[in-house]
Amino acid sequence: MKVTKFGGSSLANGDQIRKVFQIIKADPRRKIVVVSAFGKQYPTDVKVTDLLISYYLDYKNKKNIKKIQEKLVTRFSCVLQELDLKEMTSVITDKIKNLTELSLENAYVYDQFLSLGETCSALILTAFFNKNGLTASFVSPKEAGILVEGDSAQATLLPQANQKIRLLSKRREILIIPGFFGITQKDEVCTFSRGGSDITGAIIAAGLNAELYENFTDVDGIYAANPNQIESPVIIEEITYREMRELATLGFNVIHHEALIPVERACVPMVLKNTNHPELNGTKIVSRWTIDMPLVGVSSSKGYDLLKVNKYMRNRTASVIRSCFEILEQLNISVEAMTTGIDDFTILIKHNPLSEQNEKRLIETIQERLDPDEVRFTKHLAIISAVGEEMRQQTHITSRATKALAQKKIKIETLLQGSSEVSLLFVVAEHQENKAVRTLYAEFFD
Ligand SMILES: Nc1ncnc2c1ncn2[C@@H]1O[C@H](COP(=O)(O)OP(=O)(O)O)[C@@H](O)[C@H]1O
Ligand SMILES: N[C@@H](CC(=O)OP(=O)(O)O)C(=O)O
Repeated sequence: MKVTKFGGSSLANGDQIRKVFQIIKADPRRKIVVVSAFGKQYPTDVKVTDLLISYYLDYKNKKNIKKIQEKLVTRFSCVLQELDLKEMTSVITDKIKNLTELSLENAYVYDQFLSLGETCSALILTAFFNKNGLTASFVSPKEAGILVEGDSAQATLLPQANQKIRLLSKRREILIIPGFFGITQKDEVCTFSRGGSDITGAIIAAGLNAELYENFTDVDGIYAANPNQIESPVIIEEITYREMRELATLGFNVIHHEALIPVERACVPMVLKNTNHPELNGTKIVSRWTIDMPLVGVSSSKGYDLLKVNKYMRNRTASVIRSCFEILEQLNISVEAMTTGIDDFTILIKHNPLSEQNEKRLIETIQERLDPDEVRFTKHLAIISAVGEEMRQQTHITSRATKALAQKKIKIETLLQGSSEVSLLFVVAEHQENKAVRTLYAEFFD
């Protein structure tokens, strides 16, 4: 049995939903369908999830909600008309309007607003399938057993969820499940982080030990670089879960990085395919690949700061690094990566625009408690990540990459190797991010 997830781009309008129907109809092993909220129909369009966020904010701030309600109702009515399902308009309209009956005191009210996008997609798809001859049932995340914990919009799966998820295999008809959220033990709707329908698909595929987790989107596969940075990059035929996790964490937002963990643990192979060209192979995500390539992809992410602390004979004073971590913890700053030298250490931090105040306190406290020779804080940095399992064997990759960057006059602030040994991270100035990606792509793929 296959678990098949469709992203918002595959559900943006009636035509796209018809393609989804054909894809499911074409393969009887596609028994479980996980859906996102309707996505963008054209680049300047607004995703349903983003409309729901605006709706929540207007409701919370006691603004006039009529306009945003109208936008949402129109968005759904148009699709329902295209699909010849006008009889569902009142059901969906009521669901949209009833959101304003929720108490703002509830810690998960934001999640209730957001989750409606996925719930409506699944209800509409179920009605469309049944009307067109494919027997399907709507299965809510509660009924499916997606039991989660966590604060609002930060759901994580509880291990006991798998017992109930497994029972879904007994059902004979096609099951259509809204992605992006689960249910807490206190029966509250709690969403995953943005893009989290990928996580739902992975959880269900792993829980059912599916033969394949298919993730349908709007590109022919995973490219070796973000297509928004490189024009027509090559498509990766096969990639390991570990490589994909490294790339997804830093810039390849085509798959949510948290979606890779459940399928990797359960050894469920995954494939990313295009809803608009389902006949193409797409990209397979597997435990081991068979194709020899020095690198599989180059990704990047901006918005990092680097803290450099220099203290003579640091390596003889065990407490220096510990004290620095304590200060970071007190200021609620989490560490992305670090390097150490005899007299110094460097810590990479995700920049938080809301805590500029913390930066000042961080430097002052380090000066007070660590008595360093020098403390430097460099802002506006980007991480460029070059990823490939072959990196473990091929030492020349580092020298090729640094040489290529130097030739283009790109200054490497710091160079880190992920402890997974499948990634090399180059920290560069933010304004050199795209140039650095283009340079490494040209070196290894052109
Ligand atoms: N390396 C990559 N390969 C393919 N697509 C990528 C990559 N990096 C970023 N993307 C972007 O991811 C998009 C698909 O993800 P997303 O918009 O979340 O789709 P969906 O709505 O189907 O979930 C692509 O249209 C592309 O712009
Ligand atoms: N609709 C949610 C969840 C999701 O996964 O969407 P998509 O599959 O379109 O990235 C979001 O926009 O975050």
